[in-house]
Amino acid sequence: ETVQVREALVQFMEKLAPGNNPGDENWGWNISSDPCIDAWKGISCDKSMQFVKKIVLDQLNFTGVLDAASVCSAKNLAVLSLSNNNVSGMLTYDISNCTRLTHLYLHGNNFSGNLPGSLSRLSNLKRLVVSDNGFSGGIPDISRVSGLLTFLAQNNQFDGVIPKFEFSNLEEFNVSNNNLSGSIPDVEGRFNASSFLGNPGLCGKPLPNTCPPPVAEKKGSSSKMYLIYLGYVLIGLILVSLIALKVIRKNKRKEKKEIAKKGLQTDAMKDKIISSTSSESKRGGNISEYSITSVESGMGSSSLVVLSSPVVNGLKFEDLLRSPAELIGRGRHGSLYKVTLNSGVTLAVKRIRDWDISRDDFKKRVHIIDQVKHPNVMPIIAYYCSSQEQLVVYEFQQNGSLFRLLHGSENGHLFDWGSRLSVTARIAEALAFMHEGLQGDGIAHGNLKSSNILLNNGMEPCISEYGLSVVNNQDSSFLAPNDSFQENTSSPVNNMSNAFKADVYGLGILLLELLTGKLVQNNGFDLGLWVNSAIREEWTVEVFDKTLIAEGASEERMVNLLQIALKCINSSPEERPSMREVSVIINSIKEYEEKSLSSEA
Ligand SMILES: Nc1ncnc2c1ncn2[C@@H]1O[C@H](COP(=O)(O)OP(=O)(O)OP(=O)(O)O)[C@@H](O)[C@H]1O
Repeated sequence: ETVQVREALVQFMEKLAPGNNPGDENWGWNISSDPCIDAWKGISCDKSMQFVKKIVLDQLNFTGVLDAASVCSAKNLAVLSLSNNNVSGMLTYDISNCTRLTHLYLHGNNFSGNLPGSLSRLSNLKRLVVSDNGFSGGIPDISRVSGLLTFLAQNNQFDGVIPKFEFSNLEEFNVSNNNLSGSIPDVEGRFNASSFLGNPGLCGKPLPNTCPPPVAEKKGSSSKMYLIYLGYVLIGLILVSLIALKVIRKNKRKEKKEIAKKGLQTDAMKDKIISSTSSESKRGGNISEYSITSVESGMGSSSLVVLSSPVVNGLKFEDLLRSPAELIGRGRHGSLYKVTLNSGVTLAVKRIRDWDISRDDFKKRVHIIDQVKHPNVMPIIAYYCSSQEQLVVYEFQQNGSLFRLLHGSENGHLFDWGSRLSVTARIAEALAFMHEGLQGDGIAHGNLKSSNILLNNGMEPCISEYGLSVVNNQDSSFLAPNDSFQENTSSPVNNMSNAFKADVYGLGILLLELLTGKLVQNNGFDLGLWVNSAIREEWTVEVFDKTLIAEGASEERMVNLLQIALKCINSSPEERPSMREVSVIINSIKEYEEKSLSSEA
């Protein structure tokens, strides 16, 4: 194996067995020897003794974490087995870099967090065993892995429904003793109850408890009964709406009085929600508005759905309303509030504006997005939706956004060329990953820009608000001046792929922003148009940010990045590269940069 692979494997071992000395004679894991020729413990190689094929380290009392990114540097790895140790932490998305993996055995450890959706990219996987751990969240949909023979996930804390599996191909399947719910899919007679027991919310064959009939079937059998019930429901709704309207008016009057008395002390968040509730009521009133109102009057509500997040376990809508909230900004698609909970946890609550999406579609969309996780994409930790109001909750990121880093008081001075390049490489990779995972559902980011790229505690870029807006024809920020979106919207397929190509356009503009240090739009100035015209006039070097020139950034690499940016903002969406293509090119520019730095050194 190459030096890089040896180094990565040693790092993997150091993280797996902190405090041990894996380089000692018995183990042999050190970079001055070869894992195949010098037979590192637990490693088996191919016949030519060139590539690591198996790593089997069972029952060795390891107490560290699994560094998937490092171990997957061994590109030919087919078997990874760490069963019956004390390994903790998460199985990260990088596991999908082990593209040749056929067997992954992680049972009998202390793993926690979600199983990454990226497992669905391991197309060669045959046996996946994650039983007897502390995994939680939904089981990802890995039905794309058509050759899967074993899926054992018993004795964890998985919740949600059982996703699609190709049961006809599976030899072993067990999800017993979790918190799964809903009806069991058709297992085609291949598995018995023992594969599903110990999930109080599961029902249907092969378990003995049948599932309750769907709500629709419960309604009266005769159409007459149905009409009578409908009448009652309508009267009930009208009454509820009238009461809600009265309560809201009263509250508003009281509130106005208080504001007049004390000045504007109420926090922005409550203010917003109260006013939205009353404006919604004016538009017609419905049950969910009533649920907001009932929160206001302290009756409680369960409308906030918390997805997987240890930070805000059990968070309620009331908690959000009661906590101090600060309006951070008002964008085109809504407002953002910083909410500080009693526990000290700070959240970013996005209140989406004017999105014509039904409740069911919104919920479905959020849950689909939640299935595809990437460390550089901010996970939605909770959401709330009524028919006209959508709130989405993220962790608040204290380090601000890429926009602030570039255009804030330091004016990009703290953001050197190397960091800009690696940030773009990460963003492009993350977007390519999301596009691949969500292609089938047609969910692109929809609003890619530097204020939606936040910096986490480790100053890693995190893409926020993925999938929270749908590109429309009027959305000029995503369309080049002569863009052909308008013509293409007649075809839904085109529309979908255009949404992904609109993200590519957004990334192109982001690259230009990083290269030039200029604002995208400013008093009639348009960055894309300006760069294009500067290049036509052959002023290429003049477009680059002066701070990059001053630090001596490689002109060649800046031009390479500029070229890919221009491809991304091609006025015709079909001519733009795919996000994966962009990611590959940026990565190669980055590698080139790193090589040239090390050779200079
Ligand atoms: N999770 C977060 N943590 C910290 N700051 C955030 C977070 N999410 C967004 N912000 C910042 O809050 C501000 C307002 O965000 P918001 O999303 O409302 O506006 P926007 O991105 O400018 O517009 P748009 O509505 O088009 O997305 C921006 O400066 C953004 O960088």
